[in-house]
Amino acid sequence: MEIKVFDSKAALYESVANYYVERINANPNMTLGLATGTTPIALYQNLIEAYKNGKVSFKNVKSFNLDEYIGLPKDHKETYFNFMRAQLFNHIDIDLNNCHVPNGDASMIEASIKAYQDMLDNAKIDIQLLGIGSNGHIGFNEPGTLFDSKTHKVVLKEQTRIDNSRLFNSIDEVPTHAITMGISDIMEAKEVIVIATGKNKADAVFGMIKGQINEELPASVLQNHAKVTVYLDTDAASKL
Ligand SMILES: N[C@@H]1[C@@H](O)[C@H](O)[C@@H](COP(=O)(O)O)O[C@@H]1O
Repeated sequence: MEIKVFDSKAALYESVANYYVERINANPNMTLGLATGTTPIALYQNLIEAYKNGKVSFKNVKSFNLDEYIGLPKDHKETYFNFMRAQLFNHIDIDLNNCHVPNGDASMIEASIKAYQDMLDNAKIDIQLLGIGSNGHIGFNEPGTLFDSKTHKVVLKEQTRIDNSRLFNSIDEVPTHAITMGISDIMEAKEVIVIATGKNKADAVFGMIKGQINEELPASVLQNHAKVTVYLDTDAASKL
């Protein structure tokens, strides 16, 4: 794992965005694994800016998102489908037909899981972006998820629902279930980029980098991946 610690979030996001621009320019047909949550928003803003300034095009880029809530109304702003459009896809020249987010329609979860896994099995993710949950989850792979897991349905941990409730009107509105790429799907990406900022991520970051590799801290599996770069601010790095 390569660890990069930044004094300011601005410097962190500029560095990671520059890296994406460089890599996409070198391989304009690349497949990105994308993430949601608050953490990637500033990266997406930097990428939109780079696109607007003519520094990068996403015309031939394909993308796969990690996960989706189950059962939110289709027009809810917190579905990851809508989040990705609002935060990135609507502002760049990516072809929406090439942008994949798992379908969280509660009436057809088994079919969605199979459809998503089939697509992943036929793709090769060049760079997988990850945030990290305060309990060490990646995607929605909560503590206890098997390292050999594929796309599956999960019951969200109470801590995850509490963490994510800030984006909803109340915790009751936060879905109890989600669909997520599995840990083995994430590990199949050629390269992984993790971003973590803030003190509330410091324990999870420590476990990911220095803890025992253990299914109780899903992100620790990344120690087994050949190419991982972790971008941290000083708060997230404070326990290392
Ligand atoms: N499913 C997402 C994860 O992919 C994300 O990494 C995590 C952290 O979110 P945030 O970046 O808002 O702290 O939240 C959610 O649970």
